Amino acid sequence: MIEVEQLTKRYAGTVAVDRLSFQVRPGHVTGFLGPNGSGKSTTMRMILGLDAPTSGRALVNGRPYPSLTRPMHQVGALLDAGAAHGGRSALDHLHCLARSNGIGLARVASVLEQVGLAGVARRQVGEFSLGMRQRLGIAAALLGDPGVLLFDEPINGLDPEGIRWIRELLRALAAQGRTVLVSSHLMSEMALTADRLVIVGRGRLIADTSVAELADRFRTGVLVRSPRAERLAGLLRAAGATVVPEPGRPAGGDALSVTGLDAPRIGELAAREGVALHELTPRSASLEEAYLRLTADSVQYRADLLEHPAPPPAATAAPTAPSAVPAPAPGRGVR
Ligand SMILES: Nc1ncnc2c1ncn2[C@@H]1O[C@H](COP(=O)(O)OP(=O)(O)OP(=O)(O)O)[C@@H](O)[C@H]1O
Repeated sequence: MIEVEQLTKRYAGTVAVDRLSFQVRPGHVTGFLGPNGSGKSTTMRMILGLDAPTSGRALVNGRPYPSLTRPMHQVGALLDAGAAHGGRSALDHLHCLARSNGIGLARVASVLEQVGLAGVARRQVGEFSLGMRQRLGIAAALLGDPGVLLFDEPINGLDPEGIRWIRELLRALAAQGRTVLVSSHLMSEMALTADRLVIVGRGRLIADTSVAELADRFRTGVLVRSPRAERLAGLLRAAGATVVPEPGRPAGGDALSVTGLDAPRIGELAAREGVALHELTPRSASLEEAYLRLTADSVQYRADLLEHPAPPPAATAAPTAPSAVPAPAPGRGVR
């Protein structure tokens, strides 16, 4: 488990991470999402004890990284695929890491096999493609068989086959009960890989949510088609719904866009009144669109999505957020 509590990192003139709090639990792939420069790498470096926080703390399995015993057995990380020495073979690189951490050399063969590099283990790392270096970095992270794993942008530079491989590996590691935190600036990738999301903007927490909850929050209504659309519209309005002709379809046609009632309730009302339905489709903004809206202005969209709201900002901080997420525009981004 990873616990980040009020974590803050200031550089001269920049607040890279700003009172960030979240937890990453075992058994899930947690996507760590945010635009470029939003503080993801800095947070990961602080979790791994590579940077000291200005204030707050980051704990791995209940302890700060520097006080972990046999840290490589507790947490593994891929931060920079270029970290391995180019003049060494993959085998030498991993042997070196294994020896200095009291790990048996049989484990090296096992992780090389696991990441698909067994056949090129004696080649110099300098000859490796970016994708092969990423795999080597992952092998190093797995070497101590740790329960907590951090990957910083692991799909960078990978071809589609490599991306699919990483996706499946991350899911398999989580299914084994490990804690997996993976950073990305691509929601499209995280939607396929992660089941939980921690979204940051300008160093601050914007959302700590599941993928399903995020999709739910950006639900934009229900498309209903009926040969008796006018009658149905009257029924739904009487029940409190807002009903407009489906944008892009002729007024007076069979398609309605309904907000304020969910699909089961619309179906029940129609059935009770004997109105036939030809279509009943709940719609949500795409996750990509939800993410872009959230990160477009992190302060504006902040409050309503927090499961664990941050304390009130200090007097010098940015203005407080409004309490509601604006309703997504109707008719946009059908999934
Ligand atoms: N050593 C440093 N000295 C000064 N500023 C830094 C340092 N490291 C990071 N920053 C700044 O802190 C902010 C957060 O950077 P960070 O690399 O953590 O973001 P990120 O979300 O990982 O971005 P990316 O997706 O581009 O990797 C940026 O404004 C960056 O310029």
